[in-house]
Amino acid sequence: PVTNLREKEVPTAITPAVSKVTEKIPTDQVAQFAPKLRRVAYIWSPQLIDLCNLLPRVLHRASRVHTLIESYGLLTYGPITVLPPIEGGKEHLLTFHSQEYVDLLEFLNEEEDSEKWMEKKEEFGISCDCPSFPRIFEVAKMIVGASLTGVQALTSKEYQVAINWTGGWHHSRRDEAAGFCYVNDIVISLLKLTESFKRVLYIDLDLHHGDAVQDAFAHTSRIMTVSFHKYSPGFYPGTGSVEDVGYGRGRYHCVNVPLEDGITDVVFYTVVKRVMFEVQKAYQPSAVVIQCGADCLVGDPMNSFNLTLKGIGNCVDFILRWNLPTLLLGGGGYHTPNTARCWTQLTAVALGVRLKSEIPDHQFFLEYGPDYQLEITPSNRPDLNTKDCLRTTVQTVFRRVRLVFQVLSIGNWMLVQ
Ligand SMILES: O=C(/C=C/c1ccccc1NC(=O)c1ccccc1Oc1ccccc1)NO
Ligand SMILES: [Zn+2]
Repeated sequence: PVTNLREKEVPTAITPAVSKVTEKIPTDQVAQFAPKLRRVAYIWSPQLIDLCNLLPRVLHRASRVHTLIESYGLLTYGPITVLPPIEGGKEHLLTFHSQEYVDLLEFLNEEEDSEKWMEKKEEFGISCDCPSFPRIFEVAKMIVGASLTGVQALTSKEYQVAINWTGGWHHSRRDEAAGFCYVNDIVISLLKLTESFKRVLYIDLDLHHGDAVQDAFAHTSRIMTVSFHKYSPGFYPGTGSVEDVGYGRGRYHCVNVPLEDGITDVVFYTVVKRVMFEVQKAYQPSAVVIQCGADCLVGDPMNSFNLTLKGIGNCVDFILRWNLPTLLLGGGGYHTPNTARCWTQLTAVALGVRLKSEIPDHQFFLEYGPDYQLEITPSNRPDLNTKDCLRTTVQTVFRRVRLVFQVLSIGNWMLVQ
């Protein structure tokens, strides 16, 4: 039994009300009442956690995230299945990354020095932002293997949601590490998904623009990328203006929603819901990938957005209610306890259950002080997003997204002719 649910809040997916209803009406009608029970695949193994704990910019974050999720009893709750990651190999990395870059990561794994590779490191982005570290290549393969295991879970049709909180590295380029991202598990997963799904939608909720994922698919309409992020002079990576719409066949299949500091749960959710409603109507995706970077939360050292678990949770819940095969990935998140809180909450959202506020006792309990609560409180910093600015941005996005619908319908029309 899930030990840490609020007593009265039985999981919404199987509330007693539904069981009462089924007693009274003939079985063939029950389907319309029973809310869709979502089967969720949670990708995990001890090795995955041990390796991802080594990532220099998020040291030991992987174990905090997993242990908190486990402490709430979510991994023994009905419709979730824990799947160990397949062994990622060079061939998986090479579906996106260059041979030379992959060879460099393999060389760096053993941390031997050699003149040849030393000056190349800089050229491939292995520098202060993305320092080299022991077992870097094993970590890269494992992260990609985990995200691909999530993809496999969805294409098997046995699961509606797949979760890999060690993935979501959206800045990594074909032949360059960037913004703490060493391999782009997202691009590799999206490529795999397009083998089974006609139109795949990528949504990036991280504080930073999902630049490398957008650029990888800027020329195709097979994948539509939508990114909500802070966009202001000098803020990394500096791309993602609303004018950034993609090229050629991919034109209008890149959507960027630039935002300012201080955005709150209600404003963020309103913008995401309205934009994603239009995108879903126009593009009609058959599968979705969501990067859930937690550096958009209040309390993150980035100190930019003013979001709590409620804001990002409502956004993910809105998209999951489309009942499309959906892959949830991690990403940024430099306040480790808050990142663990966030992805625990999102795991519960995927399962349709509510969690009690008290952090359960567990190995890292003391790191959740001084309140030891699941929820985080917003700050009273000003929201620099003015109503006019947001309205203009959203209207501009609407106009472009509706063009996607026209492209799609012309495409269908030509198919019919
Ligand atoms: O989160 C990201 C990228 C972050 C980033 C990219 C390029 C340069 C700096 C970046 N991050 C930071 O400055 C940053 C800001 C707040 C807290 C930790 C941050 O990183 C770290 C993390 C650990 C150690 C040093 C720096 N993308 O989603
Ligand atoms: Zn980020």
